[in-house]
Amino acid sequence: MGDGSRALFETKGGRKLNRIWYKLYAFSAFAGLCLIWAYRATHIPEARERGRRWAWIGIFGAELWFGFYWVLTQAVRWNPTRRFTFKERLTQRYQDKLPNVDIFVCTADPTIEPPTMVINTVLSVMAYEYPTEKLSVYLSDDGGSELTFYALLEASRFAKTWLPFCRKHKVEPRCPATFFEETSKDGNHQSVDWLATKSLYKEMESRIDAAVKLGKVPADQRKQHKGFSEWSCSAATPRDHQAIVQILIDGRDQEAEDNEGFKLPTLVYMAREKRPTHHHNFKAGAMNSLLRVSSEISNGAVILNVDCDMYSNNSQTMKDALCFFMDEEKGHEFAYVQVAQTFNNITKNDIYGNSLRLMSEVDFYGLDGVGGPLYVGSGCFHRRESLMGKKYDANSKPQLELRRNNLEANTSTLEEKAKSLIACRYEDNTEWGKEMGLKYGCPVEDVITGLSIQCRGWKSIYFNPSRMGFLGVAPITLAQTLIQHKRWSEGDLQIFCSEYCPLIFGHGKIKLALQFAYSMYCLWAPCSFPTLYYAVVLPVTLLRGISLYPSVNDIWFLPFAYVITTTKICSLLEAFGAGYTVRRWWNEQRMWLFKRLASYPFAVVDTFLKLLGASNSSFVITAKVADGEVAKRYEQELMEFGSASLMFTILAMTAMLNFACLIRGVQRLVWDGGIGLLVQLVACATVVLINIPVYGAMFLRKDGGRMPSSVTFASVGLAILALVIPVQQSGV
Ligand SMILES: O=c1ccn([C@@H]2O[C@H](COP(=O)(O)OP(=O)(O)O[C@H]3O[C@H](CO)[C@@H](O)[C@H](O)[C@H]3O)[C@@H](O)[C@H]2O)c(=O)[nH]1
Ligand SMILES: [Mn+2]
Repeated sequence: MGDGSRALFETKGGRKLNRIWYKLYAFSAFAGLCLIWAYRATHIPEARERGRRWAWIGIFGAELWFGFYWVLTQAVRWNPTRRFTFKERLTQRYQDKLPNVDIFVCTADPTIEPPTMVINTVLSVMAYEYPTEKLSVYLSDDGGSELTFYALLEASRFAKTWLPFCRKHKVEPRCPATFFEETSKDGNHQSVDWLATKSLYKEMESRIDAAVKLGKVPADQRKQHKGFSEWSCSAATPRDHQAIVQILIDGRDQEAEDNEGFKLPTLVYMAREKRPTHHHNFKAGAMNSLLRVSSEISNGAVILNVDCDMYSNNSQTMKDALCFFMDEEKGHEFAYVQVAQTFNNITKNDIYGNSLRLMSEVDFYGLDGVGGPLYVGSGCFHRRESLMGKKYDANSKPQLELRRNNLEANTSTLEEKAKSLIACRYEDNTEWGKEMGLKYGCPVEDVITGLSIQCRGWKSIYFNPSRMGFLGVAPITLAQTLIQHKRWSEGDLQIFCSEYCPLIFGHGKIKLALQFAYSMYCLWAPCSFPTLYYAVVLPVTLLRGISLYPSVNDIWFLPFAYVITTTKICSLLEAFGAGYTVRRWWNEQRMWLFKRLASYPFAVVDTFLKLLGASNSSFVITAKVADGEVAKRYEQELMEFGSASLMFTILAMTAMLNFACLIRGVQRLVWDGGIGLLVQLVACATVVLINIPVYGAMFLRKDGGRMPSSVTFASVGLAILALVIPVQQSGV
């Protein structure tokens, strides 16, 4: 790290002892894996045992796959790397030389992303502890909604009180809704100032909510800003309207001051032109429009991008991120700093596994050790030039650009110029979406963009501060979770099948371990098939008495037992290290099973359809609100089924099938002493235990979240069918 006292950040590896233990496990488990494969290859049943032979080959395939996949997962476990910043050094050295930072917030739908939530995020990032004249906040509204515009206008007024309040009282978090909710519980904060600011906030909130309820902005409000004229054309819809750019606060303006006379950050509303004839490329399209509009107005050298539901929870994060970019020795190597993503609506045992905590507490540290984390869409600071397609140049160590352009043009000229940059046709025959900006055509625009940046030679940084940098909203129903994971796993698989396949495209450009790590995510979806095999074929073999594993007293039993137990113990220890309870770990295991059974198969199918040109990938936006009953059940950690869907049918069917086969398996054990089937019996019993909430939803629950009866009937039918099919005694 060079001269330790000058560096703006430091890097630490994992604990030595832990790493030795880990390597011991990894080597021995790998040896075990090889033995398992050897056993499978040398014990293939003869051709006359036809059924068993095929079942054997299938399970061999599944074990080959998971063995290979396990090897990939090692890439993020060998070299965990943590980063720590020295913010005082940054402020001492660069006080006046800090760069402009542009902050992009994306929203797309005022009904599932309520305007009050959106402006809370906006206010939280306006209030960063950073020279406000250097901050510009841009809101992209793909919903093209005047309600969102109105909310932003209200926020621009409230900011005049909120920013000084935050400064004076060192408020954390600077998201007003959360701050007032948290501080209302304890009496300490409730000063006169607090009460006044809170009531100002509450009044604003109720005005916005009332407008949302009404579905339109009241006439008296509309009169107060010229921007509303953009919505005077009644034919406009979210999918069909002209470009809108409204600079609500122009930082160059002398009067852009808060109540205490300090400068306010620039604040811009943007809705790119939308026409039904033009594909808008979802969030990637919005981000690229933001890149152009902001380059015209403030042209910050660093860009922070957040989803509209992910507020800043730590007013220092901006400075943390700059410690990496501004470090004299290493700073020029980094394209982006991905801050850990965390969520503020996770329940105690995280029933849907949506905290992704193991990713942020294990995987991403490991990624940082092998070249840098993925870009995961929100809470990420980018160097503008690398996002614009620049290649890394080891020989130049440019200072981050400090200047803001466009000091001359007046506000309305700027707005008109900016509008021309977000017309539908603007990107035709350009490199936008290809070599410039975020990439198009992939449901995980973030991951593929990050990968291509890393392949241009840049490194990235993972930063996980003890006070979380950002807090977002995680899906709160099973269906939403499965759909979100379908989008992610489909996008990742598309990357793997595209010219950007990390194993091929990344070759020679990024480290082998990083290629493996990317592949680990890209291959989430294909894991569904071997899992389906375990969950469907294995119980059927149990039912039919077809033995597929060595018996307990066979020496070959040992590698199976060793690999399975040590791997599960390791996973438990990892989870404990990340602060999990056993129950939470168990819930996460369940969600892995559910995702692999009911979400990833659809991702695989859609990827193939897309490869064949038969379908276009879509972007199903996750709802950030839920009706009262659903929210209540989420709080109680009751799994939400509720509506009939193919996804739930698959889950119910595997649950019932395993249940039926387990009964037969136990019968067999008791009556025939079929010890040769013990491993299958244990596997089947585990699946049944994991599925307890599914049985509950089918047979016990009465609330609105129970399994629809059509799904229950279908799955019970299947189970009965499985039980009455004549049992063929073979190969025990
Ligand atoms: O046409 C669209 C669709 C979405 N969005 C915005 O994209 C963000 C993410 O959408 P969300 O439905 O919340 O998806 P998540 O699965 O929570 O998002 C994760 O995964 C996405 C890729 O699949 C990334 O784009 C996100 O940044 C990342 O947080 C939200 O702010 C949306 O408003 C748009 O701006 N335009
Ligand atoms: Mn989201």
